[in-house]
Amino acid sequence: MIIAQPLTAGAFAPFGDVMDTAGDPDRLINAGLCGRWHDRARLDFGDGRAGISLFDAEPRALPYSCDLLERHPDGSQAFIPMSLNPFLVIVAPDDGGEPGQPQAFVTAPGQAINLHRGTWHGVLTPLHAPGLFAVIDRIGDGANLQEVRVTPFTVHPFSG
Ligand SMILES: NC(=O)N[C@@H](O)C(=O)O
Ligand code: NI
Repeated sequence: MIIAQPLTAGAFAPFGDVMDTAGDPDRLINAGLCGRWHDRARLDFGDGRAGISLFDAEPRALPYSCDLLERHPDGSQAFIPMSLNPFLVIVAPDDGGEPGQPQAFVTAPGQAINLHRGTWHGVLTPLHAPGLFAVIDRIGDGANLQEVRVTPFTVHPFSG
C-alpha cells in the first residue's frame, strides 16, 4: 500500500520537474501585466524533436491499483493540465533496469510535471473529469517506451 503525498519540487526532484506559479515570477512581462515563471523544466528529446499533443484521459479513483510502470528512454515527458483538477503521479527509481519502490503524489491545482528522460512512471492518471492535458514529449524514430509489469500495489489518498 502506498499513500499519495502532496507534490513538491523537492520530493519530485529525483524524477522530474514540478512547474507551478508558486512564489514570485522570474520576470514581469507584457507591460507588467503578466508574470513569467521562466524555463522551469529540463526538456530532453534526444535525437528526436519536441512535440505537443493533447490527451483526454479517463479519470481514475483513489484507492488506485497499479500493476504497470513505463519509461521513455529517449526523451522527457511533460504533463500540463488544461484544468485545475489535481492528478495522480506515480514514479519509481531505477533499480538495475527495473522499477524500484514506487512513490505516489497528488498535484495541487495548477501544478504541471515534467518527467525526466528514463524516469519510471505510471501512465497519465487524472482524478477528475475533464482529464485534459497538453503533453510535451519526443517525436522521433523508435518506440521510446519500455513497459514493465510490477507486483500490483494500491495508492491511497493522503489523509493529511
Ligand atoms: N503513451 C503515451 O503517450 N503516454 C504515456 O507515455 C503516459 O505516460 O501516459
Ligand atoms: Ni509516459
